[in-house]
Amino acid sequence: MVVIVGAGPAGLATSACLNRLSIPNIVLEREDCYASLWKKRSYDRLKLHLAKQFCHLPYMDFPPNAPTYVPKNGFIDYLDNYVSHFGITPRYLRSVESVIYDSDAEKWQIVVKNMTTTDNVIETEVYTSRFLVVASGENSQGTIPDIDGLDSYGGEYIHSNQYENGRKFRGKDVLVVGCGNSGMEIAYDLWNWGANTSIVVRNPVHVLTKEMVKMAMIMSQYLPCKAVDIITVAISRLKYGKLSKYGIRMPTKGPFHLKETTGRSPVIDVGTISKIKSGEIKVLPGMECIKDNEVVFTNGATVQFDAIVFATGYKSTVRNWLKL
Ligand SMILES: NC(=O)C1=CN([C@@H]2O[C@H](COP(=O)(O)OP(=O)(O)OC[C@H]3O[C@@H](n4cnc5c(N)ncnc54)[C@H](OP(=O)(O)O)[C@@H]3O)[C@@H](O)[C@H]2O)C=CC1
Ligand SMILES: O=C(O)C(=O)Cc1c[nH]c2ccccc12
Repeated sequence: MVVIVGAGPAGLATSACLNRLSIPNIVLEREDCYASLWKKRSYDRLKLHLAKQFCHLPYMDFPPNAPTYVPKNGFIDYLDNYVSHFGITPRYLRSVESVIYDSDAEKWQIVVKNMTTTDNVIETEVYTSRFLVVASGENSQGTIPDIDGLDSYGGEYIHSNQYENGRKFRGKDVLVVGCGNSGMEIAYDLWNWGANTSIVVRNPVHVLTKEMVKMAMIMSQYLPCKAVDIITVAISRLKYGKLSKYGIRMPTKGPFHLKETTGRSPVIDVGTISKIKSGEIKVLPGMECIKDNEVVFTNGATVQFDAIVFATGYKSTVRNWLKL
């Protein structure tokens, strides 16, 4: 028996591979559906940033008529087909509370809160298995930084995983905090919906296009990472020029080296950079604190915002329950 924690793409892929080999497995999922980040906590305009040939799960390609960069709903449809084709049956509303390894029995002991019960009685289940697969992801829980004054901020603030689109922000002054892929795309979306948009960029970041990444991934099959980085950075520089004059500094290490060593992805520009260059989206440095509804930045500027979107990333929850 294999217990897989998490029914995101990685957990589903693991279950599919085991099912093909007739190896019994149980997928435990905290939410009431698989791929919950995709289904419930991602913005409307989300598309895969990598070309479809780099994103399919084992043993099933995307359909030939799927676009190169599959949109969110196309990806969810693909997962729906995947789950039914491989007969994957996750157990939903199962929150893994603790996992210990019983070295005498040579088995994992998995304590789970079963939240499917309707009469408000939460049941505890214990699973034992020889093998455990942690597939609960890096993006399990959205994080909002502890900013002085945020408690008393009178505007609305959300994490990026609650952002769907900018409809209700039209005409509002909105600050996006964080310039990863979520923040950069949400800033662009807000601008498209007519919000007066600013974005906090506090550290250096690489900006590439999806075509540059596709080319780099093909080059990686033939060239070392260092060479791919030099070429990719040169092409990015040719396209975008010196972005530091707009408040976006470039890291000293290359984008694929950073991906490999830190897991951080470069930002894939979906149109945000041209809006930053034209001044339609404003770049601000780190936040110092919030005072009387105004955000104070590290350069001393104070600006009032109607709403703040914290695109400040996620943390894995595995250390809360996996007791090694
Ligand atoms: N289409 C796609 O394929 C997409 C993929 N993704 C991926 O999903 C994952 C999660 O992405 P995302 O949600 O963007 O999270 P990330 O962790 O990638 O980015 C978080 C950003 O927030 C910044 N940040 C954190 N705390 C603060 C703070 N206190 N003040 C200012 N800035 C702060 C970080 O900058 P700093 O370096 O300063 O800490 C970083 O730029 C990534 O792997 C991303 O690439 C996301 C969106 C779309
Ligand atoms: O999921 C992400 O982090 C992406 O934005 C896509 C991505 C995955 N691996 C990469 C390597 C280089 C550039 C983008 C990505």
